[in-house]
Amino acid sequence: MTALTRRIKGIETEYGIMATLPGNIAPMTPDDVARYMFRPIVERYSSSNIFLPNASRLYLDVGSHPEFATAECDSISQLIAYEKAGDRIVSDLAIQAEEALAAEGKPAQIYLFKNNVDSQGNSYGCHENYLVSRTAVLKVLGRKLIPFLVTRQLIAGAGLIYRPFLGSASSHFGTGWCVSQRADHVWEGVSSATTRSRPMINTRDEPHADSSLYRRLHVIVGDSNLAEPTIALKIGATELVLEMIEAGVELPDFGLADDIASIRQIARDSTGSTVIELKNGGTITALAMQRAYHEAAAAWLHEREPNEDLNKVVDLWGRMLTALESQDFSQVDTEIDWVIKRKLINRYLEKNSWDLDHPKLAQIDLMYHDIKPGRGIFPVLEAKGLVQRWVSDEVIEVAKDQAPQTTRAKLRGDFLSAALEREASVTVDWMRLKINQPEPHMVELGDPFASVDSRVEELIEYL
Ligand SMILES: Nc1ncnc2c1ncn2[C@@H]1O[C@H](COP(=O)(O)OP(=O)(O)OP(=O)(O)O)[C@@H](O)[C@H]1O
Ligand SMILES: [Mg+2]
Repeated sequence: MTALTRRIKGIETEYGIMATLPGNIAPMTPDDVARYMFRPIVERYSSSNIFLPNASRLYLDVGSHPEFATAECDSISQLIAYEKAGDRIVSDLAIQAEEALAAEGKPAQIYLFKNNVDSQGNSYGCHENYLVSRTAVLKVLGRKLIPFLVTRQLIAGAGLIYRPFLGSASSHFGTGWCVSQRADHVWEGVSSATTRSRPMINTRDEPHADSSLYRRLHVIVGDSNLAEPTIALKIGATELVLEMIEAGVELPDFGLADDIASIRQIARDSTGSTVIELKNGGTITALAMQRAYHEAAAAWLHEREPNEDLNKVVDLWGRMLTALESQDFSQVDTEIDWVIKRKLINRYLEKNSWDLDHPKLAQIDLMYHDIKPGRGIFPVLEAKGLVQRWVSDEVIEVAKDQAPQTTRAKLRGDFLSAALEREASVTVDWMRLKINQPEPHMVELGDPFASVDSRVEELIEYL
């Protein structure tokens, strides 16, 4: 198999939602709040499951977690811009809903949390999608990727103060710092299930592309990230490992004896020194495993075509591993989510001599993920320049309205913008663009790499 060095990818983010109201006003359930948020969408599109002119999908799934799925991107910087545009789009909806509620005499504060667990221990996801060749067998590819994903939390986790809760399978660990939010919420390595027994990689065969050529690798074990460099590292390191697997680069046999036991233990050890038992009888520490992947990726970088994003990814990856080894995080404490958050929490711990299970710390942990500008801790840190950026505000603002120009998303964006302008009745999904009236016309886009298609031009003319 040849390595795909230009790869279609997308990120889906589910947000936690909550509203607070003055004591004399009846509280609102997350369901109520979500419906309020989506009112302008439903008014405009007659649906709460839509594609925006920037070619991304915005919808309200069961369980009242608003979700934004980025349009198809083909570079890391571009993908970050669309993920961040999604944060701003849903945040704008929440602010609009606050205004509408205030006008009705309900001065609510609406919170959108870009995290992966609520206070009851329910988990919602951040899914990564990577295009792979049809010749790849998802189960085989997945199994090769699992050891990397189990240890990836060390470099890309969002961090969490874990507290035992009723029914948690991890209660025996007790209260403690975790590098990842999602590690406790996966139950197997590779399978086609999504909720009942949530895997790290979902193998449901839904390529959203010509199924004779492509598959879509659906990674659902990752944390939602806030810091742009952490998103870059999560996606970039994964792509490099994928490329090496595709290219047949010789990687050590890291098949784990117990994926799930390992992912839970590694989450609780921010030194990376957790010893992992391998299927072949050997052992290795989580950090040593990441080092092996990083070294291989650094070498692979010289063989594949040059890529500025990936150069920066490999540099950050190396610095993060050195930080884990030395336990001096000063070289990465403005770039890696869990490090940024733990530094903040440690400052409170020291100042107030609290224990880790102090309720105020739980609140700080949560408020870190509040995405509202000027209120959420992360947005405030970022606005103060205390967190590094990967893309500019200008690029993110453009991404709110305009589709990625280098992939199939451009065709969808052009079509949807034209339809909105002409108030035409259309239906789209990842693969299809359809005019409903007067006569139905449909174009199927099997090639997610193609940003030019004369059939779409004709379809737009017909509008
Ligand atoms: N061919 C492709 N290869 C890789 N990623 C793709 C491809 N086509 C679309 N994507 C990306 O996959 C994601 C699909 O998001 P969506 O929320 O619709 O996921 P789903 O898994 O199809 O459905 P659901 O979340 O409803 O279960 C988007 O981010 C999109 O950009
Ligand atoms: Mg989705």
